[in-house]
Amino acid sequence: MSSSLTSSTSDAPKIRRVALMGSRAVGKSSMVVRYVHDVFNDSYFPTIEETFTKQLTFHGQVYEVEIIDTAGQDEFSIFNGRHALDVHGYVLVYSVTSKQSFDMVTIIRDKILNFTGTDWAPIVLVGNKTDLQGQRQVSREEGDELASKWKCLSCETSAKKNSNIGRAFELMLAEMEKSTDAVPEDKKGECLIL
Ligand SMILES: Nc1nc2c(ncn2[C@@H]2O[C@H](COP(=O)(O)OP(=O)(O)OP(=O)(O)O)[C@@H](O)[C@H]2O)c(=O)[nH]1
Repeated sequence: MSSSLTSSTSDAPKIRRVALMGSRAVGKSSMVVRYVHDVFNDSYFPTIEETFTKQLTFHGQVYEVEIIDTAGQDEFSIFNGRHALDVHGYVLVYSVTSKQSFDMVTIIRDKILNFTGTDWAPIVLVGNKTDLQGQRQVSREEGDELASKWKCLSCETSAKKNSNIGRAFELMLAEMEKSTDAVPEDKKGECLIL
């Protein structure tokens, strides 16, 4: 965790809600469990939906971040509108070992934008499972290229090795604050950005 996340402040916490979305078994639950409880489990238990909360300090502001760990999606999943109306941003996760899961994040983003009627949303693109280097199907460059096309931030992580997990959520806060900065002062804190 970076020092910017650990310094203290007396400000009241800002609530920020984040939805973690992506194909099945890319490691969404493992990322959030690593982030909130700092543990990793090799077993796979498919998620229905679960919400985690973590308090942290970022750029001198205390945040209470609610992370919605959604069920894995496929091209036939119906986009849950509640995730568009009720969240400030999205972490779209693929596995660097699965080209199919990389293709799926584009489908999910399209569904988000279709639902919200916007051409941009606060998204952080995350390629997980970097510890499985020998099984890579998606290069770092392909991830960077997609993120730059989407004008969003991105990183690669390993929930197993606890690599870059804190950074992924830190980038999410940065992305959300960038978009709330564009919202008039009296509207800040409301979920108007989507
Ligand atoms: N090697 C490795 N395995 C991982 C990593 N992250 C998750 N896994 C494994 O991948 C499998 C799926 O992980 P989950 O966290 O359940 O994946 P999920 O995306 O939440 O899956 P759904 O609930 O189906 O959407 C589990 O066996 C995890 O142990 C990682 O960074 N490296």
